[in-house]
Amino acid sequence: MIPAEQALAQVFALVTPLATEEVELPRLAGRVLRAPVTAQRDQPPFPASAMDGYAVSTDTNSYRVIGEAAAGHAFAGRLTAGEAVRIFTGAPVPDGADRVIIQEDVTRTGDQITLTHPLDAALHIRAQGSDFKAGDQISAPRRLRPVELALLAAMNCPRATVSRRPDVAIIATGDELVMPGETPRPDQIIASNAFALKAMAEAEGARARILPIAHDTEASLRAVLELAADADLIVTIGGASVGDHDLVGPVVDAMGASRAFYKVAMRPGKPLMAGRLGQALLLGLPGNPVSSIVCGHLFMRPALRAMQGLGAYPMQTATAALERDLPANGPRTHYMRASLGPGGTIAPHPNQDSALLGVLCQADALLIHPAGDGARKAGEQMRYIPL
Ligand SMILES: Nc1nc2c(c(=O)[nH]1)N[C@H]1C(S)=C(S)[C@@H](COP(=O)(O)OP(=O)(O)OC[C@H]3O[C@@H](n4cnc5c(N)ncnc54)[C@H](O)[C@@H]3O)O[C@H]1N2
Ligand code: MOO
Repeated sequence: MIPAEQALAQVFALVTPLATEEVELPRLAGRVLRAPVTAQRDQPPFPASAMDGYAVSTDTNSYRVIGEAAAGHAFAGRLTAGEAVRIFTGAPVPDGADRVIIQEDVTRTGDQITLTHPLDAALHIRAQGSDFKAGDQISAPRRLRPVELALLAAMNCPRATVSRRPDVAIIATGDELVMPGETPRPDQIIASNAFALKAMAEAEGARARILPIAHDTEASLRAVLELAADADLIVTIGGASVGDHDLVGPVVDAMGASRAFYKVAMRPGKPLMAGRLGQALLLGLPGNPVSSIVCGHLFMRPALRAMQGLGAYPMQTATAALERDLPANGPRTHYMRASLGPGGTIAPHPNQDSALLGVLCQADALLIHPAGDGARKAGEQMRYIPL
């Protein structure tokens, strides 16, 4: 058994960032930017009015209105003292104007306006380039959130260089499994883990497919693994332990896999294995539902991020105060299904059986109890991974 941190470092060592591609703006959501993007213009490209009102040149009490400036329709002339231009939010502030008076602060009669309130401290003018200037950059790498798409658009950048999306092939193994909607025999269960892992991979920006369930024969497993030959990441589920029907290790070995490790000092997830199979990274996850999903969080998600060029980082942790005492831990780091409470507390669920999807469903955190750590008292700060 190797420590979980070492296992993750070995997974990262197996990852090479994927190639990049140019993608059009409407399809960039969630993609990982790999090359900086440079603004093509200032924003705003001119001093812009922040309010509806009147642009004026000097501070006096009344002005003559000589024209109008609306968004998309600049006023062509220049203001002199005692003149005002009717202006609307987003319009270019005319030359010669140095403030905008909001319309609520004046009365208008014909082409005359008169101040009815003291002038605001604010000038209500957005300086040219106050959001960004031509040449400013969006740095890479970074995940493109909705707001970055708006920024790219505002910078007049209609496409960007992003990582290719990782192709993930997910293989459930075991004669006991049937797909949801099928009719199981009394000694069978429904394959569930692959659906969580597919959703997790997709949330990390991957394209994921669930392959046919591999039966507990070497031939069946090999045939399904061959269907995954073009994937960037192959995730197998189950068949990882030491039982007579746990075939993943022997079959991938026979197919020429280079296995980096097998067995990690973590709970759940001890029988995790990782290596390379052909061009793909291979993650062999344990079959217990909670074990496979926890391994998905701890290993698959960081590996997918690293593949997309985001660097080699474990999942982020936070700290919270234990709600009740925790007994000493054994030799494996325990990732405990836990619930966060109001006021920054955390409570591990009383039943940590790695078969219980229902418990994981109730949890919003994995409380990390390090390998060999002693008993902890209520109130002590512990690290956790938010789910
Ligand atoms: N003698 C030992 N037995 C076991 C050990 C050990 O060290 N010595 N380790 C245990 C641990 S820890 C785990 S975790 C499990 C993992 O074993 P496998 O990866 O071989 O998983 P399976 O035996 O195939 O399945 C375990 C469990 O999960 C169910 N399963 C499998 N795949 C799915 C799926 N896609 N969807 C839903 N449920 C699934 C399967 O039916 C079993 O109930 O081994 C322990 N044993
Ligand atoms: O370590 Mo296994 O993954 O608990 O059930």
